[in-house]
Amino acid sequence: MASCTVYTTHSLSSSGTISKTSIGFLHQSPLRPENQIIFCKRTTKRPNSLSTITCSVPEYPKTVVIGLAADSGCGKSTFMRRLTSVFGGDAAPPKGGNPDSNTLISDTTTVICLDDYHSLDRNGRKVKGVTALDPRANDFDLMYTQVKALKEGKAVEKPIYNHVSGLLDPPELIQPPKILVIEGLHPMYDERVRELLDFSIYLDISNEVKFAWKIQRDMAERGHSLESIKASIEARKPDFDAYIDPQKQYADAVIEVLPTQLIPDDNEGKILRVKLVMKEGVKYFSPVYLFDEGSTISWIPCGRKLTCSYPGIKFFYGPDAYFSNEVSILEMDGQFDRLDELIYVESHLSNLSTKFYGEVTQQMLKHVDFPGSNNGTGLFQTIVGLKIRDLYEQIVASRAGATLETAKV
Ligand SMILES: Nc1ncnc2c1ncn2[C@@H]1O[C@H](COP(=O)(O)OP(=O)(O)OP(=O)(O)O)[C@@H](O)[C@H]1O
Ligand SMILES: O=C(CO)[C@H](O)[C@H](O)COP(=O)(O)O
Repeated sequence: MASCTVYTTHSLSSSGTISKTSIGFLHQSPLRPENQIIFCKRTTKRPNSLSTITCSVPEYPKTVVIGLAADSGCGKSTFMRRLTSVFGGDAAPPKGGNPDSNTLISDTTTVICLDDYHSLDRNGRKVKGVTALDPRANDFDLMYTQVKALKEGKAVEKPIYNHVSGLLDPPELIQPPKILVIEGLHPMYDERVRELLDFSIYLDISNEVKFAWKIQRDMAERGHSLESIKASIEARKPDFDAYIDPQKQYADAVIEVLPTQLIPDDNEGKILRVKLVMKEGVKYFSPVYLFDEGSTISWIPCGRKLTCSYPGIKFFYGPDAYFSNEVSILEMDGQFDRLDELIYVESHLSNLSTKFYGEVTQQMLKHVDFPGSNNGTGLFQTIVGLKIRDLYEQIVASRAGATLETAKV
């Protein structure tokens, strides 16, 4: 237990216990604010007076853990950039560390890439004839031990899988953050790791769209041939179907990206239909809704307040079942012509967990250059980012509240 001094103008109950609102006035201690859990001995009984209280603070750091699953090249990094931006501040690799580190650290979040738990390096996989998606190429015992340790507030020496050399590099030190995001191929594969997640997301990119994105990136940016991209997707498909795709059944939110239905037989793959599947009954998470919660709505917002060129924009909202779970679906087909007009759509969405009117639009405008900024991928990634912030804040508040209760007892 550490000690801290509390300076507070507060109201007191008749029994002299400190009220929940007083937490906001806690003096900074070496611990993070949410861990300033107080056991106060005595205090003044005069309301709204300045008082000094000496309290003991149990050292109870706890990290909120988020899992993000998707195949390679399906937008995990883009999503992470949107999420980090919601919390403010930029994410960067550990300072002075391995330049090929896959880790991204910001003030609030640390994102670790689960590729770092490959137990077989590139050559090892080749020799054994397994892909990186195969559980035999990954060390789930170590993944579990280290994510658990971080969740409990302990630093770990995490291995690094070097995507440049294809080798396993010496480990890097990871300190427990406020929010740990584990992103990669298998965050929900191992039951023990899954149990550690406070919230989980699956990016479900349909084959057609995945192919279009891969071509765009791997041909344009990495100089791969069309044939080699096709071959690599085909080679991964059986393991993807066996080990990666089934994880979506466990996800609290799924962002599904499909070809548009607004253009009959579209084969260009530029216009997307994006579905946000939100599980009902998840602690600290309540789904976003359009117009009226629980109803079924089809909405074309194009007109005086939203400029749309061909083929327009269509929204859908309604209840559904997903792997026998009750879910709410929010769907957007089409793309925005003018992102500043997104405010019109935002004003018809409820339960967004924004901190001010127009925050979704502001976030989207901040990152116009990110892929998917003019369609449902960017919109729903931003919404899920805001939901994660809200979930984190609720967990922190509930911990503080629970400890206050303990203090009263
Ligand atoms: N919403 C989107 N709309 C259009 N293209 C996208 C979108 N998201 C991602 N892409 C394309 O896919 C590529 C990969 O995106 P990103 O780097 O975010 O994925 P990733 O899952 O982190 O990939 P990897 O695991 O291979 O590093 C981008 O360069 C871009 O070409
Ligand atoms: O599916 C992947 C996740 O990003 C990679 O293909 C896997 O990590 C192997 O990496 P590399 O191809 O660099 O050896």
